[in-house]
Formats: sequence, structure tokens, C-alpha cells
Amino acid sequence: MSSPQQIANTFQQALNLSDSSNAVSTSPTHSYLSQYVPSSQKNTKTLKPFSTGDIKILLLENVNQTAINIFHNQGYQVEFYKSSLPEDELIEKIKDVHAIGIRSKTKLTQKVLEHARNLVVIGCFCIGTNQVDLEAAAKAGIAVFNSPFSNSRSVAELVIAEIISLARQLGDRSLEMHTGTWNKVSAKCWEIRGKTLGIIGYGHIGSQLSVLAESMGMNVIYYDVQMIMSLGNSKQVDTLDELLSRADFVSCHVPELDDTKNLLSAPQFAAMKDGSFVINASRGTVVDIPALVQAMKAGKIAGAALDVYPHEPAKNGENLFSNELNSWASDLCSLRNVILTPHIGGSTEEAQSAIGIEVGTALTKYINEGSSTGAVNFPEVALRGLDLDQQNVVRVLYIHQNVPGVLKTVNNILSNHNIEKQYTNSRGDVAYLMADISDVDITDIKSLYEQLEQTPYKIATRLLY
Ligand SMILES: NC(=O)C1=CN([C@@H]2O[C@H](COP(=O)(O)OP(=O)(O)OC[C@H]3O[C@@H](n4cnc5c(N)ncnc54)[C@H](O)[C@@H]3O)[C@@H](O)[C@H]2O)C=CC1
Ligand SMILES: O=C(O)CCC(=O)C(=O)O
Repeated sequence: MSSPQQIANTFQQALNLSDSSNAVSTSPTHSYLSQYVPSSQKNTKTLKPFSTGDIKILLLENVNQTAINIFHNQGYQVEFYKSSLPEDELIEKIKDVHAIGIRSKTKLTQKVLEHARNLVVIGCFCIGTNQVDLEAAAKAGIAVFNSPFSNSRSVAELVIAEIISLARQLGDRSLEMHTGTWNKVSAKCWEIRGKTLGIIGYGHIGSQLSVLAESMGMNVIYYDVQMIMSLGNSKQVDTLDELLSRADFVSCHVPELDDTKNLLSAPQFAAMKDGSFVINASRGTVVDIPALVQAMKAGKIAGAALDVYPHEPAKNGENLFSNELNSWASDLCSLRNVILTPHIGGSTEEAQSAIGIEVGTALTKYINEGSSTGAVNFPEVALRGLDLDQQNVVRVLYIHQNVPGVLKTVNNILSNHNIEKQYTNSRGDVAYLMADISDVDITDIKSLYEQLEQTPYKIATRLLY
């Protein structure tokens, strides 16, 4: 049996995981030998790419330390940036890495992904995945993971704060005090008890918000394109118009889709109650902001809280939220009772730490074990771990176009070995096969890899040992 060092040296090239000249380590790290054991598989053999020290991960947008710790424990190389990168720099950086971690600002377009020659996985350290061309990624054999609900509570709590702040004009009173103005008023300031909250999109965030709002005495109605079970005393309404005509506060919690672009625009504001309030902590394209400005100037809408914008700055800094970025910015800023926040709905210590662990673990499991459970763009496949005493077993990960005849070809290549287990799944045009094959001599691996790479409908091949 060869040593791990020999394995690393022989097969790095074949595995396409180590063509970088500045890898910090070319040998299996300490973690390769001992550390990464998923909790569900404590008695199973640890599978790894041959040399975890060669795995390069690019983390943008201040991804949480919990994720960095997970990657460091694996021995991966981590390059970390607090902000997102301009497209040209992103294209340069992505050429070399096996995994990238982003939040909501980095746009991974088809153009950017075309340069990602080594990329196997993308981690969105957030809920939304609209910033990634999911189809282009899948077609290139790149799995995308997100964190579906780790920041939902944080967003819901922010919205609760905004409902009360808008009802009491807290933003304006606070700004006035900061400039020395004492303005003790009660006109058009309201309790929220007994008022109606209309939630558009009753998913993870909308439903969480519903529970919190009811606990403060609000009536909750919601509109969703799907029939969803009501929590508490909330009620689903049949149409958006019905929601708009009944709600005192309207809060948007839908994903960015073609269907949700300008979901609230001039006709919808006109359909709302006089003096009602608008909240958007979903995506910047969901509310037509120039139309909102007009509705507020006309006195139809009494206040608004916005956390998201069609164009958002790539980094923190002064004078970035300007007309250069969004042509209506100064108009919006000049209005009273408008609360503007810099996309911080999910920005709490609790949420970021949980997201770091969740997405960091998903990426590690995909890199080290091939498990795509939870991927948002990709066939979900997982195999149970290998027994600790299983030697000479190789895990084949084979991503291919979803066309007839591929399995026959692949199994023919694997046929000299015992297929211990095999699982394949497809999603749209892409299929993913995982197989554990035994009786593999170390000298066979390169040839197996090359044969699989030469198959006609292959998208990507990886072998884990
Ligand atoms: N401001 C922030 O920091 C954050 C913003 N978000 C945004 O919030 C969005 C919602 O998040 P979740 O509740 O976790 O998503 P979710 O997927 O759990 O729920 C979305 C709901 O919207 C519904 N929906 C889709 N299209 C609709 C339409 N045209 N009209 C009415 N309902 C529609 C869906 O059926 C679903 O029930 C995310 O997609 C993300 O863009 C998420 C987290 C943090
Ligand atoms: O925290 C972030 O950067 C993005 C939050 C968000 O919008 C999301 O989770 O979809």
C-alpha cells in the first residue's frame, strides 16, 4: 500500500485539484489523516481529495470566521476579502480556485464562470442565490449551496423594528434630535396593536414575521403564489390586490424572479390604503422605488423602510449611496419617514456565525465526500461513508449531461472493480453519479480517471480515496 504522500504526488494532476504553483502544501495535511469526520458518520473512513492542502478557497464579502475555521481545519488554502471584487479582478481570482464563498453582492455570471476552470463548488453564505447564474454553474458541473434559513429570524426581527419605527416616525425624531430639534408630536403616530400587516411571500421569513407580529397584537394576512399553511391566526388571501386594499403595513419577502420585478409599482401603491406603509427587505428589484417616491410625495404612502436596492455598493464607505449608483437616491433620501438600511437584514452575529458553519460544512462535505445534499442547482446525491477498514476503495464522482447511455459507458469503465454502491440522480440537463468501487490498485486510478474524462457526455470527474 502506498503512503499518503505517494498518493498525493502521483494523482494530484489527474484529480485536477492542484495545478497552482503557490500551493502551501502538496502533501496530505494532518486533517487529511484525522480530523474531518462528519458527525453522522463517526465510524466511517474519512474520504478526501488527495491533498487538501492544494484546495484553494476564495472568500469574499466578509464571510464569517466560523467558515474560515472549518476550511483551515481541513488544511485548505483560504484567501479572504472583506468586500466583493470588481468583475475583472474576480475573473482573475476565480481562474485558480476550487471553491468560492460569496454573499449577496458578488455576481457570478456565465461570463465570470467561464473563467473558473478549477471551480467545483460555490457557497452562497446567505439565503438568496439570484446573484449566481445557477444554470450556467450546473452545466459547468459546479454545485451551488446556500443557507436556506439561518438568517430568517434576523430579517423578521429587523422588520418588526421597522414597523414600530415607521408607525412612530422614530427615524425622523431621532434625526431631528441629532440636529438639536425638539419636536414632540403625536399626529399620525400610531400603535401597531390591532393594525393589519400584509406579508407578500409567506416562506421562511414571511411566516416567522407573521408569528412575531401577531404576538404584538397585529392582524396578519398574507399573499403567496403557493397555498401555504397559516401560522397562528394569520390568513392567506387570494390576490395581491386584496392584501394591498386591507393592509396598514405591506412587507415583501419574495425571491428575485422575473415575476417579482416591480411587484409593487404605481398601480399597487394606488391600490393601497391611504397612509399605509411599505417595507422591503427582500431584493431591490421587487419595489419600483421611483414609483414609491411619487406615492410618498402624493401623501398616499406614509412611510417606507428599505434594506435592499437595485444597485448596491460593493464595499462599505462614505458617499457610496448616491445618484451615480441609483439615479433616484437623493430624491428618496429627501423624503420624511423613510428608513434606509444597507442590506443588513441578515447581518447579526447569530445569523452570520450559523451561516458560516452551515455553508462551510456543506462545501467541505462536497469537496471531501462528494455529497451534494442541499445543493440548489444540482442533482442531490449522497452515499453513506466507507467502513474504516475498507482499503483500496475509490469514490467516483462523475457529472455528466443527462442523456441516455451514459451509465452503460461508465459502468463498463468501472467493470473491472466491484461496485460497492452507486447512486445517480439528475436535474434538468445535468446528472450526477457517485459510486464506491473496491479492489482498486493504486496504479489503476490514473487510468480510471482518464477513461472517465474521455467519455462523450462528461462534464467533470473527481476521484476521492
Ligand atoms: N435583506 C436581507 O438581508 C435578506 C433578504 N433575503 C431575501 O428574502 C427573500 C425571501 O426569503 P425566504 O423567506 O427565506 O424565502 P422562501 O423561499 O422561504 O420564501 C419565499 C416565498 O415567496 C413566495 N413567492 C414567490 N414568488 C412570489 C410572488 N410572485 N408573489 C407572492 N409570493 C411569491 C414563494 O412561494 C415562497 O413561499 C430571499 O429570496 C432573499 O432574496 C433573505 C435573507 C436576508
Ligand atoms: O448577508 C448578506 O450579505 C445577504 C443577505 C441576503 O440578502 C440573503 O441571505 O439573501
